Amino acid sequence: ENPSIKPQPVPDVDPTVFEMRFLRRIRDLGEGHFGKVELCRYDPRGDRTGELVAVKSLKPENRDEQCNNLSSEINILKALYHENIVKYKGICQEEGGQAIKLIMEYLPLGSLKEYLPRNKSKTSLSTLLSYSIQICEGMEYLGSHFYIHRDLAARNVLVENERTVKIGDFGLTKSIKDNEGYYTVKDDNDSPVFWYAPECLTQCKFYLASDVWSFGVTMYELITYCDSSKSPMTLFLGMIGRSQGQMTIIRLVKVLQEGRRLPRPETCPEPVYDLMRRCWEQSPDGRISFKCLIAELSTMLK
Ligand SMILES: C=Cc1cc(F)c(CN2CC[C@](CC#N)(n3cc(C(N)=O)c(NC(=O)OC)n3)[C@H](F)C2)cc1O
Repeated sequence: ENPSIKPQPVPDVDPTVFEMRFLRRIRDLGEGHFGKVELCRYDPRGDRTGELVAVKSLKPENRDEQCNNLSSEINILKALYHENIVKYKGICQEEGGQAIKLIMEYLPLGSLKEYLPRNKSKTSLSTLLSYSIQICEGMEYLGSHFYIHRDLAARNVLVENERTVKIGDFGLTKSIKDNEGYYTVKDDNDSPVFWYAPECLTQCKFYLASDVWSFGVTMYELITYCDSSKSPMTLFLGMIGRSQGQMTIIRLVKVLQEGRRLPRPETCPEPVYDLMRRCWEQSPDGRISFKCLIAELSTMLK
């Protein structure tokens, strides 16, 4: 062939490395205790043809104490490949490697908390059961890699399209590979206590079965279309009285120990509520597994 046209070696650019100078912030998607998630456009050509991404970063004041947590979250998400888990896209090092950002795929329909109230009329019970199965599939995959999520709730489940949901945030996820099957909960500030199992509240121990409890509460949210007037927090505060601070946890532990649970939503069929109750057994050993939940929910869907 023509010797003058030599194939130029293409510099092998690592697609998981995002340059700060091309990352354009559009708006906030969410706020956490130690950081935020922003909608950004990665636009190297500078002509707004770049792709939209979701970017998690730490607040400057929390960087030192929290950077290990964000690095750990990055390493966990990077290694997860499942259709019901949000896709890792890469990282962005800012200010010469001092701070790091996690780049994920952007799902514009947002979380179930935003989506369900707005799409109640077109979301049937069987669709809700399908979402429940998908969350369990993602959670079973996570557990098979010895990770506990510790923050499973409707606000952390994203809608890809009206048929598909994904677990979207892993900010509290921890490995239980080395421990004896549980993680000792340390940071109890703004913990989602109304999604927490009794052992998390009383012994600060978080098991895989503790995620099953949180799934039950998440399923309760789904069946009520995330109606805030019936949210787990509203109903539990109704049970324990609007106490404050540490009294809240003590009173919550008491009503749970008495066997009280979130009530059956009126639109919820008995068999579905029975499944939720099996996620809320007092002892972690007594709870149903994600594997069994998938089987039982799939049977209901037929
Ligand atoms: C630093 C810690 C930290 C900071 C935070 F802001 C949050 C809370 N945040 C979690 C990510 C979030 C909900 C989920 N899942 N989300 C992701 C997407 C996406 N990938 O597209 C998206 N999309 C969307 O809203 O489209 C309209 N929302 C939403 F940002 C809340 C948790 C944290 O641990």
